Amino acid sequence: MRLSRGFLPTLKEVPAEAQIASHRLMLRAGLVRQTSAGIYAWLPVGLRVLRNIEQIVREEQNAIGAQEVLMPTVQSSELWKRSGRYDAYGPEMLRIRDRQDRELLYGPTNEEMITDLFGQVIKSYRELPQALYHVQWKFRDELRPRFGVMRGREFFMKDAYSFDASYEDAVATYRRMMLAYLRTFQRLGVRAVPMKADTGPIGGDLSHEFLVLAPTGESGVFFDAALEEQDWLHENVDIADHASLEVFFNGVTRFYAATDEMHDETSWEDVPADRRREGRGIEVGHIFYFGTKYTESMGISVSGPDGAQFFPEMGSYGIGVSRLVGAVIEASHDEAGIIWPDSVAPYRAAILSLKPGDEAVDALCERLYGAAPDAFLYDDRSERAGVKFNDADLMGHPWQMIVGPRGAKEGKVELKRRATGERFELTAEDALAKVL
Ligand SMILES: Nc1ncnc2c1ncn2[C@@H]1O[C@H](COS(=O)(=O)NC(=O)[C@@H](N)CS)[C@@H](O)[C@H]1O
Repeated sequence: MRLSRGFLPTLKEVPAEAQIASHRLMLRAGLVRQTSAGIYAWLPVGLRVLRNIEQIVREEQNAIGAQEVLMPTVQSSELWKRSGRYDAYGPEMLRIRDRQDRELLYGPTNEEMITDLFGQVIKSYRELPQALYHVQWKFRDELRPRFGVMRGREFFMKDAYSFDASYEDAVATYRRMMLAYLRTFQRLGVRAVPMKADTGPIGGDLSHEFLVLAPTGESGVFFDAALEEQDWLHENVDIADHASLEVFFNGVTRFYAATDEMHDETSWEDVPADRRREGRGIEVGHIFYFGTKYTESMGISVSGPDGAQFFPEMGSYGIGVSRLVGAVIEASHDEAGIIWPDSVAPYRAAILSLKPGDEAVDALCERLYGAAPDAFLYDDRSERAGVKFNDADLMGHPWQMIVGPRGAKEGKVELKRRATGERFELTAEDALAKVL
């Protein structure tokens, strides 16, 4: 994108209510704009990051055999009355009346809807297991939305739902999802620590949440440093084999990790002192096993091998896709601005022309930009160099390709790595080879 024509309103100052780094930086870097309390418009550059995160989440769900669907945001209250959650869910539920005065709602989650859809399609244990997910906007009428997109009222979530023939199969699915989550967050360039969690309104008795370590996290966390050092992408697990999944799961859960609600001092004593980590975390994912809570309450059964009906065992698995945009920034920024991990960055590089109008500079910039226009943010504005450097550091592209009059005469580009500040003097070809 050419910055001179971009819809990219960077800001010098931000409103007072933006206290934490990610909220301030998302506004200053022109990624989002608030349209009402807890509800945001995603501007072009912010939307590119949201889509990059969504795609990595999607790939890791597909890799474990989950099938993507897309359920609507507006739901009938009838489904929630069948499960008994319509009243139990409380004031967070946005309730709507249509022109026929029918009771609808803007979905905060989709257990009821997916279970109803499953029941319409699957009739026999032979068709199990099923794992279905979608990435869809949710609404929860938070009393105090804050921290920007981190705790919004309308937010983007990947929510997956699984249906198994037995408890053992459901536990294997749960463990498969845990591996998919650990791989997802590692690919996003953040360290997310899995912790035993409380189950809350979703229900069930087996639950873990995944917390990205950041000083502004809402949860206090206590964990064994060993959990930060694993390479989940190269963890050798046969996801079709229950025994292999059990070894993986025990390999994760043998390390102590708990949020402050679940923290247990005596177990904490067992962690070697030099491996004890305390801090704050941002919950970016939460997985639940809750058995037949919804299949039973909604009367959704399938026929078993003996012909008798039984209620499938379920779990649900959420990732906060829009929250992750903020969480990644919280985990990866400095005083100059955002430092995007390569995997989620909106662009590979910013091309900074230090002298628009200079023939050699323009020619070299157009050559770089022309090589991969969708990969670059080309700062072709007639602004001073200092403004361009500051804006590039603020926006956090992994690379800056700096083109000045002297270098351009020799066909040279100065390359700067945002995360380390490392600089390289290269030809256009070598710079492109390094960046793309
Ligand atoms: N108000 C919110 N704003 C942004 N993200 C949120 C908000 N509430 C929850 N999330 C994200 O959504 C994830 C899943 O939400 S949840 O309530 O824990 N789980 C569910 O809703 C289950 N139905 C998962 S399928 C959370 O881990 C969090 O990352």
